Amino acid sequence: MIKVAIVGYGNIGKYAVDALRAAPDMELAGIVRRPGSEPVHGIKTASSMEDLGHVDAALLCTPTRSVEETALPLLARGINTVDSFDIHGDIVNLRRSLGAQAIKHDAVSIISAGWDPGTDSVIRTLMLAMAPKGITYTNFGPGMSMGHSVVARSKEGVADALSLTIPTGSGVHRRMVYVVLKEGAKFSDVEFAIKSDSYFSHDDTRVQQVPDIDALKDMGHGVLMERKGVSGSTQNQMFTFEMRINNPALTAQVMVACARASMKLASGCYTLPEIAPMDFLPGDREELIAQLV
Ligand SMILES: NC(=O)C1=CN([C@@H]2O[C@H](COP(=O)(O)OP(=O)(O)OC[C@H]3O[C@@H](n4cnc5c(N)ncnc54)[C@H](OP(=O)(O)O)[C@@H]3O)[C@@H](O)[C@H]2O)C=CC1
Ligand SMILES: N[C@@H](CCCC(=O)C(=O)O)C(=O)O
Repeated sequence: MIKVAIVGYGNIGKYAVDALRAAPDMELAGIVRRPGSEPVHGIKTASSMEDLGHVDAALLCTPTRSVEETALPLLARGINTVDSFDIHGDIVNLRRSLGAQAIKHDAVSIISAGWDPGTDSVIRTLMLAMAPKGITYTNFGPGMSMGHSVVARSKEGVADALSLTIPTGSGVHRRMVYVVLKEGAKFSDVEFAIKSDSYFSHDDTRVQQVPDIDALKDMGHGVLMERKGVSGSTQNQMFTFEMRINNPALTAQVMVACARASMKLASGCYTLPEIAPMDFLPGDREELIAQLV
């Protein structure tokens, strides 16, 4: 059994417990939470990984902006890490940093392991191989972006926040951000802080003050990916991939599959399109080939 720890018990962390319990080849070693957090009922909870005993792999279910600082010390202890880092423009730098650390300590790091980046990245890669010339559009939503909601919640004066992604066509999105303010906070300051953050500054972002987030919250999301391109010299090849999903449940499931893959890879840091898809699955390789190929 692969011993897996969860770091961070937020939305993704909670669904990771469920996905790990359903995995036939994995055991939940425990949960690492920030000091002062409540223990999770029925699960070993610690404020440091050292207190969980032997751990093969850790799922970093923490905010994207804390992934690097969380992963580096774990890799230094030879623990494989899996994260769902979603700042697309910074993935190459993160891969370099965690890759060097992983190789130094004979460990494996799988980064950006969610659905986007993550499984969508694999589909974009395949679509490109199938039609090397052309354009792929990735249209998200409508749905709740966990990454954007985390960033909105991190702003001073915000008690709670929800960021919805609204597709407006051809891979362009509007961000509808609903915020509950802390007492004394000024809406215009919060609005400015959100709109000027790099998660939001490139999109049409509208911030709205509301009394309660729970009344609006639906963690459903989805994607429609379309490519129209050229195979060889043949035009008009059209591919579509669509899914409607529960965002944290899918993200956690992909991270669990990556923890499994991490046990089969040579030391280093990988993004999803660099990994053979069968490494994500439990079971005998030849049986999988007979069933799936
Ligand atoms: N690639 C992809 O497809 C996807 C990626 N994501 C990424 O997953 C990340 C986590 O999302 P989600 O689970 O909704 O986030 P949450 O805020 O619900 O959970 C994050 C948890 O991390 C811990 N934590 C550690 N440091 C901090 C900190 N400075 N501030 C707040 N929490 C902290 C907390 O757990 P505790 O209290 O136990 O310490 C917290 O509950 C997002 O930042 C997003 O970028 C999400 C969906 C899809
Ligand atoms: N990284 C996203 C998942 C992909 C959808 C997305 O990027 C968005 O809604 O902006 C998230 O954090 O929920």
